[in-house]
Amino acid sequence: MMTNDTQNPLLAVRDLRTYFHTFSGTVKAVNGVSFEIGEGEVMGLVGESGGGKSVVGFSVLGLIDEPGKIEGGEILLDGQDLVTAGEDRLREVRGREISMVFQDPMTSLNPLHTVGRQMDEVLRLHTKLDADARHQACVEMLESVGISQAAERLKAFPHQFSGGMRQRVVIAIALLARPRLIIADEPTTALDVTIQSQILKLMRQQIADKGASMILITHDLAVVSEMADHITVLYCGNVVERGKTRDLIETPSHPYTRGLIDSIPDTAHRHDRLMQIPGSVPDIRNLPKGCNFRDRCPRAQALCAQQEPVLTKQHATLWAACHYPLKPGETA
Ligand SMILES: Nc1ncnc2c1ncn2[C@@H]1O[C@H](COP(=O)(O)OP(=O)(O)OP(=O)(O)O)[C@@H](O)[C@H]1O
Repeated sequence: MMTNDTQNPLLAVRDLRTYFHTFSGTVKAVNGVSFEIGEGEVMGLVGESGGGKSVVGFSVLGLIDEPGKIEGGEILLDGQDLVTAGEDRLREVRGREISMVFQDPMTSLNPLHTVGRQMDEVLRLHTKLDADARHQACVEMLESVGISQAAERLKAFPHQFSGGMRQRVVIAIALLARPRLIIADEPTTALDVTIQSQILKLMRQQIADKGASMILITHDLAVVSEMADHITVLYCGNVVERGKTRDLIETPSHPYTRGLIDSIPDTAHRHDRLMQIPGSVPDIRNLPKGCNFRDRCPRAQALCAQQEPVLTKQHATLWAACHYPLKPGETA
């Protein structure tokens, strides 16, 4: 189902289903997820732990391993399906067209090699630049992510950088091959608050400068509300709401989105209460019939236990899967 306004999106994910076949049952981690991202857009993928955010990211990167499998759907990059692409094509896509930034910078960095060597490697693989030009490009990239004395720092090993500086290095590496899409999975969660906002600003600015798009995966709605053009909210492997950031934050239509917003400290202050969504995420191996959120939902009625809601157009740019969505002005 096409539910965004984007014409010729850079990435279109359609009805993606990624399951893990475990001894204790099939985990339908992603179960019919669709979204689109246009050139230069930032899309926030949010929701509580276990919603399927990371599995969406890994699916797009072609990095789902046993016992996981993409069971259905399409991941179209410029119209070309990555689900059916071979490993060679996927390897080419990773690094050149899509790069990734993870929560722990050491996941992406090799502790045994200097930062310069790791940056040079990317350019050797993906460009035809000679050694001098590659060195120059590495210095410039490191400077552009706010690391001074870049030529010197290229000779240092990852452990010689602080956590925040290491994440800057990872961002520099992610940008080097001039990817069209960056998938950032909780990129600042491990960093302290001041550094978090510096890194987020840096990512936003770098993405704008280089004309790249980004999927920003986070449980933190406050972070995406500052960074993203669009937001997609996942719950139990399904999209429960999506739309433009401003519409979704100011007048959400799904009670789950409302709950997430009320859990942001600042917003809660405005509402004069700090609400946590009651209850916990159900076991996705054993989901109840009907709406997955109904046991935690203040608006649930009999229908919610009988029939699964489907994504439907709501007010403004919002689409939500809810039988009793909030209208603008309603707060609970
Ligand atoms: N290798 C695996 N084997 C079995 N189940 C898995 C595997 N990887 C992920 N899952 C399951 O898939 C579901 C979605 O996980 P995912 O990590 O995508 O959630 P998330 O929204 O990113 O949460 P978090 O913020 O905790 O990372 C979870 O129930 C998780 O247990």
